[in-house]
Amino acid sequence: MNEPATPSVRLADGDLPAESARDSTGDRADAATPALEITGVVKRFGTVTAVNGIGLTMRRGHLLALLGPNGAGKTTTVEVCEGHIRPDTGTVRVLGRDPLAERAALRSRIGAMPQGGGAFPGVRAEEMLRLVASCARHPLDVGWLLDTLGLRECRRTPFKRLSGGQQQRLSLACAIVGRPELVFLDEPTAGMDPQARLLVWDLLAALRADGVSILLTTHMMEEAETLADHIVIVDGGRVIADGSPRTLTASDPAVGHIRFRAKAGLDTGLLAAALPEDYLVRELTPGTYRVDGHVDPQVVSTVTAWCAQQGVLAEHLHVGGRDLEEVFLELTGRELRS
Ligand SMILES: Nc1ncnc2c1ncn2[C@@H]1O[C@H](COP(=O)(O)OP(=O)(O)OP(=O)(O)O)[C@@H](O)[C@H]1O
Repeated sequence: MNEPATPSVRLADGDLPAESARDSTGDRADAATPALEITGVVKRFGTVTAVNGIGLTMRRGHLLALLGPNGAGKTTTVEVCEGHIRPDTGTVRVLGRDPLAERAALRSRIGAMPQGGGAFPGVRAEEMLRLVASCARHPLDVGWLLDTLGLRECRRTPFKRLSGGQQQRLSLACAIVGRPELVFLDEPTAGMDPQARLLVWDLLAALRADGVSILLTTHMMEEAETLADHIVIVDGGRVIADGSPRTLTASDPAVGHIRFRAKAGLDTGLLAAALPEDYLVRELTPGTYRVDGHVDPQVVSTVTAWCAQQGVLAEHLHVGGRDLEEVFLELTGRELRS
């Protein structure tokens, strides 16, 4: 189903979250306390070890993207942080507090958007958002949120009749309406069309700019690369990489690449022969070519000159190092996970 056209996001003055840096006692939150600190967390379900010693620290005001293949333990980790699941071992501190023992103190300070959303099927969109807003001391303006997330036209629609993307946006609205300091978003843009996804990206960037800490899980590498200050990749319940997008994708020049478009079916063997040894030339999809190896001006010139000899123009030529998707596949392998 097509998503409705959505307005661009701008946090109006005073809409967000001068209150967000206050804890439930009215004190200013200690900015030096990490938003999230977990150490050695293990969680088993029967014979399945979903989380196997995960540790990570998330700074205040950062957006941390938790990545990993299906079944890697992301949702379990998020649910442990939200205080929904008691870990078998390990410590968890959310805004400096224990999410299980101090759940009440944290309730007004965190927001959560569970995977796949969730609501009473018959509740109308606006009704649900107003209900959640009524639990907050200083909620955001509900009308503003409905407009910002493109939900005004469907505000009277029962939850079960909303499209998947509308349900996701409503869940996001519910997660942030209470002006939380820290938000957990489990695959917030899964199933959204490109317009809705961009709108949510804008909103997340605006929240982050306002100092809200955000932990999101995603399978979209572009989403993580675009939004995150900090990326943690997990697999088999363990952290296998941790760093900024820049450090994770940093590579030495020997593993650079050139990508370009030209007519389909060029003889990649001939291009490889025109280059020094150790260059890999592939046609990734018809008309999209990639040369892997050390990239310098001479190699770029050889590639474009070779294309010219074939009577074709190398279009959309891109020179780069590894992107996050390549790093992810290198670390987690290419086999399908169950
Ligand atoms: N309540 C549960 N009972 C039994 N096994 C569970 C339970 N919750 C999670 N698991 C198992 O724990 C493992 C990790 O699941 P989890 O949902 O945390 O992974 P994920 O990284 O979020 O996966 P996806 O990307 O597919 O959402 C999986 O093998 C899953 O089947």
